[in-house]
Amino acid sequence: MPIPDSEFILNRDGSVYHLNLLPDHISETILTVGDPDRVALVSQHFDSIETQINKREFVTHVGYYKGKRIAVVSTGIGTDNIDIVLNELDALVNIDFVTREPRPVEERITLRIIRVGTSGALQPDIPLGAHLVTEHAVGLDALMQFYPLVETGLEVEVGAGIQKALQLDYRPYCVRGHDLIREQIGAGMLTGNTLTCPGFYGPQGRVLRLDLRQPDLIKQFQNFRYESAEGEFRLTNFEMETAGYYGLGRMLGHEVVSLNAIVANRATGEFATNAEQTVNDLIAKTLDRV
Ligand SMILES: O=P(O)(O)O[C@H]1O[C@H](CO)[C@@H](O)[C@H]1O
Ligand SMILES: O=c1cc[nH]c(=O)[nH]1
Repeated sequence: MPIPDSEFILNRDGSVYHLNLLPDHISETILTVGDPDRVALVSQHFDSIETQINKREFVTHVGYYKGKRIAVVSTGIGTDNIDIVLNELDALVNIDFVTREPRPVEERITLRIIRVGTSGALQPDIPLGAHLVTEHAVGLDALMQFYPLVETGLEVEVGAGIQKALQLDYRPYCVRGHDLIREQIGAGMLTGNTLTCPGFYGPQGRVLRLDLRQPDLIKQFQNFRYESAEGEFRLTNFEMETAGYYGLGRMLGHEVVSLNAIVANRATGEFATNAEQTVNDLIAKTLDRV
């Protein structure tokens, strides 16, 4: 059955609704960045750029790096945007744009999606300037309330533990990322567990003019521990997208990894003076590993 026009939405030129891309535009290896201006910081390393397309906050450059075809796409901020980007990237390879039907299982393509983003550290031993690869992501956002994500026993228990510690009305979701791509792209980086927050200020414990409902929120994040057969689980850093990536990546069957340039440390109260350098170094390191 074709997917109705109101659900799989194509623009007049046949491109997918928000990303504005046609299936030929995309490659199987995709770097994603939050900031639209960061796309050019990635594609400046390419030997050649074949496509540049943008709509809203979604900027895409596709080109060749050392002979390999790579796309870089900006997502904007938040897991609501990750819902758009991952569903549309998947549609570009796994839905037939003519028949509007999902491709049969044996024809499905697995994308390699690598987030290159900034992040704040929660623990004092994660220094500014570090590159951290996410093993587990914990989502404080509501995206997975709407999908049948299957979590392992450990993931459910971590989420329940965080719910109790933070006295939340709901259980956060927890998703371990894809081990192979994490080990390959993240080799030599710090490995951590990333908390994905539905906001930059209150949900990350920042106080400007508004007080927090829980004044000790940051302490609760920092002190959370879960003991399992695999060892001690702690939250190392936070940002605003990774749990959405890992949840959707697992359900859609793509290899997804989140790389974090640590630009703030909430235990020491510091913000990096050379955040751009940390991000640029992470971009260069990532391109050499794809
Ligand atoms: O640097 P990016 O990739 O945007 O990632 C982080 O920075 C933004 C907040 O400043 C959020 O998107 C957060 O996840
Ligand atoms: O503290 C930080 C830094 C970058 N991005 C975030 O979401 N939080």
